[in-house]
Amino acid sequence: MTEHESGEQHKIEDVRITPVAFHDPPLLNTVGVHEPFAVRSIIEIVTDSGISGLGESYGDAAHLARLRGAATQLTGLDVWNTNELERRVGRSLSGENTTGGHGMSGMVTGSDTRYRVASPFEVACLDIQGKVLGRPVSDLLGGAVRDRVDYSAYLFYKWQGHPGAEPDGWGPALDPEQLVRQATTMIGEYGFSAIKLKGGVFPPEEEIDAVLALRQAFPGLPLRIDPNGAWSVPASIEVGRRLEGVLEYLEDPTPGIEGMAEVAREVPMPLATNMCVVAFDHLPPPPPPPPAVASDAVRIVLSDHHFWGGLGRSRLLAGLCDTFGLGLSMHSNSHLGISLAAMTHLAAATPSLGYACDTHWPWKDPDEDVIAAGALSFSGGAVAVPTAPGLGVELDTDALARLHEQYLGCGITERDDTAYLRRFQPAFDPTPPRW
Ligand SMILES: O=C([O-])C(=O)C[C@H](O)[C@@H](O)C(=O)[O-]
Ligand SMILES: [Mg+2]
Repeated sequence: MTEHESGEQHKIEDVRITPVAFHDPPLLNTVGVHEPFAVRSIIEIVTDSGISGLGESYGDAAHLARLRGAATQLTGLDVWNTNELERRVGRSLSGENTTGGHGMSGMVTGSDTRYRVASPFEVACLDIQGKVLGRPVSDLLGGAVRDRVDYSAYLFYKWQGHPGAEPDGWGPALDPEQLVRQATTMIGEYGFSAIKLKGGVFPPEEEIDAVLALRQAFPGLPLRIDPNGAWSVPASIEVGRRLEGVLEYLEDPTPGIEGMAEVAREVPMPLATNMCVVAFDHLPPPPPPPPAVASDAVRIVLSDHHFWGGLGRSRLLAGLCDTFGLGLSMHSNSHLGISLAAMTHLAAATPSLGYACDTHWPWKDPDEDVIAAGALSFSGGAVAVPTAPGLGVELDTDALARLHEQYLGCGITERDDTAYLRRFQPAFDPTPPRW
């Protein structure tokens, strides 16, 4: 029993959007290096019945402006009406420039702006629905089919610290030996049982050596490498052949569905993507655009509720992938605890999820978050699915205020890994394919 009457509406009375910044190590990728702070937005929806729900999204200025514009349209909306939510968000965007602001520093193109903007509001509405019913969000998504969600050890090449600052606790990772050390530390602490290496940083030959070193150090753990489209088709084919029997999947070796399809025909392992299939119209067979399914370009889609339109639409994606025989994994960016809770509920309630999910969680300072400590923790590389009503996490308003102050002071309003790297390597050119 809940204290709420059945049939009662819960209308949105207030929407608060707070940009926050948290420390991020100098993680290298093919477009540059992470800046000293990652920016996110924290969304709180409060209903006329006094219930609040949480969402988390990108913190880039263009996205923040769209979130704020959409928020003005949501007053009075019943939190159960997420179809109307999407419609109002779409209306708030009409005629607007919709490029940029997706928090991926130039790495994802073509995701649907409306769904990216609607996503954190939908998550907050689901959080409220769960609180009203006294049920966890995973129940609203059809029920948890697992009580723990596996995440992968997400390894990055990295500098020992940000230039001019003290080395961070992780140390440098610029060669296979140092990467194995990073993996040992991360797996020792979190217990992960799958490994992903962010590649596209050094020539493929060196990254193959790193993957082989990881295979030797962790013989039983599934491995992946993701150069974010940094390799040409021939370079991708060469890597795929060299890593036969070593990778569980090869993620975005080369840009575009057509290039991926060419690679897929020549390499033994399945290809996965969070770059060339990032919107619903990238899935179906009829052209245009180039058909992901018909061309067999990818066999695994990394879903991400932040850009696929929330938890409901991510479940729709899971159903479509199942229908088309595509595997399903999960993508992440630098994120805080609200996102981890939403990812965990979604993963728990997605029967066809076949892989350990990505998470940037270990790279975050454990003392920096906007949720009250203790709701989420890793053991054996997995997060137990919260069973409290809603997302199962509470906002720590002092922590929110601290991270907001940090946002105001840090000077970063757009993620720009390329500009940051160019401060130290002025000739750096991320244009793909780099190899
Ligand atoms: O799988 C991916 O493509 C990512 O995780 C994208 C991220 O932006 C990652 O490259 C990063 O954080 O540098
Ligand atoms: Mg990826």
